Amino acid sequence: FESVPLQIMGHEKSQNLIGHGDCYLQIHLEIYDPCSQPQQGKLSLTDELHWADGFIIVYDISDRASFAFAKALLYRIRESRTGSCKKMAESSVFLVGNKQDLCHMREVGWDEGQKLAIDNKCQFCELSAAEHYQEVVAMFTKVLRTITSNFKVKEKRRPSGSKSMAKLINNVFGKRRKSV
Ligand SMILES: Nc1nc2c(ncn2[C@@H]2O[C@H](COP(=O)(O)OP(=O)(O)OP(=O)(O)O)[C@@H](O)[C@H]2O)c(=O)[nH]1
Repeated sequence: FESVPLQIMGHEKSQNLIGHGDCYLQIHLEIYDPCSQPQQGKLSLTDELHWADGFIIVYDISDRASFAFAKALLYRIRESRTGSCKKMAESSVFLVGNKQDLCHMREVGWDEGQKLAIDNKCQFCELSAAEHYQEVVAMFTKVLRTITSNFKVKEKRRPSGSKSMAKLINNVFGKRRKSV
């Protein structure tokens, strides 16, 4: 297994396998939920913006105030992306409209959620955590796949990275060892 450390919002640590066929990736997942931390300013996200590889912003489709808060969080993330925080430009952001089972009490339209996601260059879905936990699993799987593929793209883009440096050292010292 290849091991990749991952950090996402939340406050739980676990190890997961992601992949298909014979190809699986072992992931160290840290989920950190800043909204459940009473001591923090809910909108600051100052530390998280520097270390998180991904953000899942969840609102309640039957509660417009939660959508407004999600919007404020997305703006906060977006302004960090355009600012000096280089890490943010590489992180993945997902907007999730929860409580789809309460669509008879809907206050936020699906198209509003999708538009907000498009405007902020993030992915979007609606689901019901209460009635269809599989949708939550599918969403997390998608988040992890996006983040791990971001890592792979970064690796490919880095010609003088650790892998190519190891190859270089091997080429130089490997040949010498043969001739000794
Ligand atoms: N109908 C419905 N209720 C849900 C769903 N998901 C969560 N809830 C309910 O919404 C309430 C809040 O859920 P939490 O998991 O505490 O959500 P939270 O975002 O952590 O809330 P905070 O504690 O305010 O941060 C609970 O009563 C849940 O049972 C859903 O998909 N449908």
